[in-house]
Amino acid sequence: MTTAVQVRGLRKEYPGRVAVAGIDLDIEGGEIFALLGPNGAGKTTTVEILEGHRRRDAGEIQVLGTDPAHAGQRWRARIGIVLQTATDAAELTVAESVRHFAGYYPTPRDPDEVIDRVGLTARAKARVRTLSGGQRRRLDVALGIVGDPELLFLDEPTTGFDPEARRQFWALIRLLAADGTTILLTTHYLDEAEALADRVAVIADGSVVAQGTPATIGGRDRALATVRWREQGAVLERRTSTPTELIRELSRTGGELADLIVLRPSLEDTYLDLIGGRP
Ligand SMILES: Nc1ncnc2c1ncn2[C@@H]1O[C@H](COP(=O)(O)OP(=O)(O)OP(=O)(O)O)[C@@H](O)[C@H]1O
Repeated sequence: MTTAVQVRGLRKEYPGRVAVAGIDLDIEGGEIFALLGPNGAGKTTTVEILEGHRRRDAGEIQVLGTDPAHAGQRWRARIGIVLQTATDAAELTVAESVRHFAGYYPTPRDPDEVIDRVGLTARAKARVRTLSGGQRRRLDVALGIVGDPELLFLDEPTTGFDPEARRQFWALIRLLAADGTTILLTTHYLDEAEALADRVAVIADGSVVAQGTPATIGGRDRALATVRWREQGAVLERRTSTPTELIRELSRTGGELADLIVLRPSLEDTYLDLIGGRP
């Protein structure tokens, strides 16, 4: 497998503020990688540097084998960017916008197929200004993928989506990844990171505080489980590393345990622990 993104010792300072304080990252080709972290952690700065839109102060970076600070048009055509800001060609129709963007790339995808993939076929002839917020985000995604990018940057892609649209969007991202597109996702939705990402990195105060799969990051897989049940009207709970053993023990003494559940820390619990105490 090839490395799509390699970052070593990345630093970026704004006047009076270190935004990125020495970050290392490796993103493999075909992987969905999520960058998590609180507001102001340095995610956008990092991503903008990787996109070639911002200068760094120090560090080594390779994105698709090229340093973004010295990359040209040909490299740019190999990446796709879906920004937080909505598209602003409000008087064009959806189909016109996507076709127009396709014209910027040497080997674009078929615009109609892209519109279909993002679920906008029924609105293809609608003017952009008449789209709902969620539909506009889908158009943003269409514009990000019409160039058939090898690497796609997605910044908060599902903000404003209804639950059904989110699920459809996740299915689209999985399809893109299955086609071999590498995806760098920035999100504040931990369930989204859990549903989509092969690996996640948590950034706080400009540094990576943990990196791993959603299931194992921060020792999540080794964390104690909570066994909770009801006895004579009272809710009882115990934290244990061996929940099966505990349940076996409990069930020996009587019949069915009422309202029995085994809880493990969610990705959100682990994330909050990892960034705990930070602003
Ligand atoms: N152009 C800029 N000039 C000065 N300071 C900046 C600039 N851009 C960002 N910062 C500061 O750098 C820090 C990191 O910001 P950044 O936007 O990278 O964080 P983020 O993790 O993307 O946050 P969010 O989740 O809110 O988007 C913040 O303290 C921010 O105020």
